[in-house]
Amino acid sequence: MSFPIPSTPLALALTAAVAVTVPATVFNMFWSKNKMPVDGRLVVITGGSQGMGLSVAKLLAQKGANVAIVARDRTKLAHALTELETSAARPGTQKFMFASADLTSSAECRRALDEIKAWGGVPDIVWTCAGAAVPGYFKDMDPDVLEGQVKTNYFSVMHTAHAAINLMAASPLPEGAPQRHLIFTSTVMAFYTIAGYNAYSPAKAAIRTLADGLRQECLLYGIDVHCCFPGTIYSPGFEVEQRTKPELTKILEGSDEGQTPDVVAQMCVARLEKGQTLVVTAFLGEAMRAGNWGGSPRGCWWFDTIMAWVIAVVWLVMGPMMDGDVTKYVKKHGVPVKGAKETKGIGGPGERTAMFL
Ligand SMILES: NC(=O)C1=CN([C@@H]2O[C@H](COP(=O)(O)OP(=O)(O)OC[C@H]3O[C@@H](n4cnc5c(N)ncnc54)[C@H](OP(=O)(O)O)[C@@H]3O)[C@@H](O)[C@H]2O)C=CC1
Ligand SMILES: CCCCCCCCCCCCCCCC(=O)[C@@H](N)CO
Repeated sequence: MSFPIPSTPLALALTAAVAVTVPATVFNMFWSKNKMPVDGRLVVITGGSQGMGLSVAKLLAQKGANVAIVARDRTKLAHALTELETSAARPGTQKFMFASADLTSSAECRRALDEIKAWGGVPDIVWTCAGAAVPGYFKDMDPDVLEGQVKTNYFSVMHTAHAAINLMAASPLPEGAPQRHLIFTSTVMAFYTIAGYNAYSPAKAAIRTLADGLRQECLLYGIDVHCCFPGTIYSPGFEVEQRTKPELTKILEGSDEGQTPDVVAQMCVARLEKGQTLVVTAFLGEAMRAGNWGGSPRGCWWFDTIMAWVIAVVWLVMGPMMDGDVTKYVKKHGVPVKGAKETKGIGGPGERTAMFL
């Protein structure tokens, strides 16, 4: 039996590249070190009283973390706390608390984090999940709602990050201690957004830019910065947004299958443990991220690069198709009128998945 021996410089270079990257990728898939251990560490989760935030809090409690959750409504927080206690890996030895605060205010953010510090010390991980979408046509939205969306979705993250970084940087970890982490939650619509989310998506896209910039600055303070990009999450917040969501928006998001809060939490945590920076939770997110890498750190560089090339071509078809949905809608139903009742039941997440796959 004889093996073909590569003889030209290009064939040699390609063979060497494959010989190095394939085993490295396989090794990284199965045996890489956990880059975000949480056992015995203090984790703060904003928006931890329900939906994705609560699922993340429960999952990290199962992995041995001490967890503090922050949101406004004390009744929901108190209920969530009992769920955390029953999720603990070692009940009785892990600590859980909640702080009630409106995180759109910088003073409230600082107060909540100071309360947490007094209770359990400087947090090792701060993960922002607080946020909410008010869908609707931009043209018809009240300017107060437009501003409110920026406050809820961007200011809350900006102020939490500012307070958290100041706490962490003021008490550096000893040499060799596991890294600290700052984790934001954006949405796939930071990569490509659709009609009906124009009050929400720009604020969520700003979070991605904040994560990119802070990732670099936080190299100074020993904090790893990450940003998660879930698609539709079947959460209590999603049920609320469905009530006012334009039917056109439901059609446009029909390619998204959606995930439960628990699945979103599992996907994010698994990928954060691998050390990923821009974290997606499903294939749709993978595809949408591929068109938007810019200068952000890649996960698997060769896969992400090939995906970026493929998706650049896919968009040539997909972009006009999405716009075509809008023109088809207006031909059939006319321009949506503010306050008028729309035709129901013609779209929604998952509706178009069969075609998309
Ligand atoms: N649901 C979806 O389809 C998607 C959601 N996302 C994002 O993921 C994250 C989680 O979403 P989801 O699971 O739907 O969450 P929910 O809407 O179900 O819950 C939101 C949480 O944030 C808290 N919160 C909201 N506003 C504030 C505030 N001003 N100060 C403090 N806490 C606040 C809420 O508590 P309280 O009201 O008591 O303050 C609650 O705990 C959000 O950032 C969301 O934008 C991303 C992609 C898709
Ligand atoms: C090359 C790839 C083609 C992709 C086609 C594009 C399809 C657009 C899907 C948009 C999905 C929106 C989910 C947003 C969830 C969210 O953030 C809100 N529910 C807020 O709570």
